[in-house]
Amino acid sequence: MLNLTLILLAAGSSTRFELDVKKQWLRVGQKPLWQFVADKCEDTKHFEKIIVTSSREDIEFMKNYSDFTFIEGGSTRGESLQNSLSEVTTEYVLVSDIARSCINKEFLERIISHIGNSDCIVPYLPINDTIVYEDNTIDRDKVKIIQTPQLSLTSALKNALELPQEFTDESSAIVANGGSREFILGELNAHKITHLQDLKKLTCLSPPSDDTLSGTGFDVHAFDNKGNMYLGGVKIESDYGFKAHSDGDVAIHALIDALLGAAGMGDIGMMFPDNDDVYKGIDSKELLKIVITKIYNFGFIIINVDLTIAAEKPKIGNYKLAMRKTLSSILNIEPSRVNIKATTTEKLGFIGRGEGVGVIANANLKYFDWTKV
Ligand SMILES: Nc1ccn([C@@H]2O[C@H](COP(=O)(O)OP(=O)(O)OP(=O)(O)O)[C@@H](O)[C@H]2O)c(=O)n1
Ligand SMILES: C[C@](O)(CO)[C@H](O)COP(=O)(O)O
Repeated sequence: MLNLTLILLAAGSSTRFELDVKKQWLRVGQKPLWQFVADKCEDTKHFEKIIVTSSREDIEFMKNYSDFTFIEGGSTRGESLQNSLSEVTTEYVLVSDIARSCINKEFLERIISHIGNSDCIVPYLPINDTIVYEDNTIDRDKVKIIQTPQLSLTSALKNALELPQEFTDESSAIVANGGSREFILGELNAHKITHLQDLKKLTCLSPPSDDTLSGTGFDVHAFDNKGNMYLGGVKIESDYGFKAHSDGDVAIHALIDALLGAAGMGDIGMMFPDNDDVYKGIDSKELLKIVITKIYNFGFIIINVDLTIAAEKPKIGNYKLAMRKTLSSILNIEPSRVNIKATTTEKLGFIGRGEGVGVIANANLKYFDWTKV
């Protein structure tokens, strides 16, 4: 093992990718893209430590997948790098964009073989097309396309990042700070996924697994003798509501747990703690919207959901269609894929005594199939 740390930058927001899914969460087989890259790098056994830089929204979910060191990124690539560098104690550091997803062992080893030659080892591709800069054709032999991974002397990179400017790669910062850089030939494999079409240029990525992921959710709320009643996102005609920290929409709460269960994302209490004042009296549809954004961002699609509302009262029949429509528009699926069932408990138990309502929900998800876009 070398005196070397790997930083994989994965805290970006994928704005230019223009899909609901963030590119780092596309699945390669079962694995999210970021884990696919990190595992490949770990297999080389060259790194004392592997740091994955992730955004505040993603970091807890990433920790469910593996025990790499996860560091919260910042609002720019440079800030994300700086946050991670503070955890680096090795003499050298290799930094790569997670979006350069097809880097392989041979490429890493070729870069590493130059260790110590310069403050920064930088892969590049030459340009084979005519280059025009503001109406002037310029000498393309003087232009380079810069790639990652870049191998830096840690102290040189840390010092360079103290400069007040923002740099788009490590080598530019080091050179601006008076350091040295060695260019080595890059690889087409190291092409960066920026736009959707970039996926077509990469041949190392196998399609996502076709598995269906299923989750269940269960919730109960007791009646309150005051307040409004909401169920399945719909206001129910009633002169009482539910006891709850939020608006008490027990059907949405069960649905959220089913969705989080299918996605492997924990449960509603972890995401929206019931001692947090932010969620006091909140419309549960707003909580569902937050969950749905995460579900799509993290690379899932929703196949269908099915809810069973166990209630002696109120009677649900007249509200089923409105619930289907309301929930399907938040879930962004067809109303036919949102099923609402109601049952009594034959006067048995707390539901039968009319003390409250219980809901069981089921949700089925699949991975977003990026090969079909
Ligand atoms: N605040 C940021 C911004 C970017 N990156 C990472 O830097 C790499 C290069 O960035 P880019 O390809 O631009 O990714 P995004 O920032 O996600 O894309 P976009 O600019 O389209 O939003 C990516 O691996 C990205 O995850 C990061 O760690 N922290
Ligand atoms: C670091 C980099 O990949 C080198 O080409 C590039 O500068 C990243 O730019 P982005 O705009 O953050 O994708």
